[in-house]
Amino acid sequence: MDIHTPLDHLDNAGHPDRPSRAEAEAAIRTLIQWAGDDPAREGLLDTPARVARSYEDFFRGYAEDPEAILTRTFEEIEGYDEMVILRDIRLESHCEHHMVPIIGVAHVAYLPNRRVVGISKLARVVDAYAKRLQIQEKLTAQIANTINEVLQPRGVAVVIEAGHECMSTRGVHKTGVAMVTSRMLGAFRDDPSTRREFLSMIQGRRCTGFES
Ligand SMILES: Nc1nc2c(ncn2[C@@H]2O[C@H](COP(=O)(O)OP(=O)(O)OP(=O)(O)O)[C@@H](O)[C@H]2O)c(=O)[nH]1
Ligand SMILES: [Zn+2]
Repeated sequence: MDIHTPLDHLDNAGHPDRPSRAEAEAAIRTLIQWAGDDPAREGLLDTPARVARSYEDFFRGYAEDPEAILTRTFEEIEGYDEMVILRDIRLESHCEHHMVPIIGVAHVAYLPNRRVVGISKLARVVDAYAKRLQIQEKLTAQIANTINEVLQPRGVAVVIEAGHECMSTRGVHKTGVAMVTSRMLGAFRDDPSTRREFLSMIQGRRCTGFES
């Protein structure tokens, strides 16, 4: 059965080095065998195909253009020029060191400069970068930099609070640890009262995005 998924259109075309789906599934069979199980046993027969489909979900950000997401903007309504904050955006990513989940929340704010953007687009930009292999610092900076470059607002702030499963389910095995990263640009960086206002709006909130 031919199942079409978001990355199918990229299969080799445009990314000539991208392995085929059959090669990806063969690699997963190798990993199952390496882990100590038998990829030919009934319960595992469909697993390589399922894992490949899961990867297309986990890593769909490679097929997205974060800048294009922000190109549709609206004229500022009635001169609204105050801070816009999108708080507690659920964040699902994978760490580039161990390829296991990073789960948390992102808070994104900007100070409009004549034009505003549909709020879902900010969450889409978070996903476009999160659905890749990441480290949290780079993810935080990429989101802020893209909003800054495309919207050219008076300021951008991005804070991410997340748990890294590479720290909880393997390695050092510490649970309940949140990594907090931030990137402040424009007025959020230069004006202490703007930064304070933003931080007070996101402060004291329970970080609900992760359990690890
Ligand atoms: N700065 C940063 N480090 C991360 C992030 N995600 C995972 N790490 C860390 O990346 C490091 C990789 O360290 P290595 O020593 O190369 O790998 P490792 O032997 O698996 O390390 P342990 O996790 O300590 O077992 C670990 O300390 C992870 O905790 C991230 O988003 N940012
Ligand atoms: Zn990791």
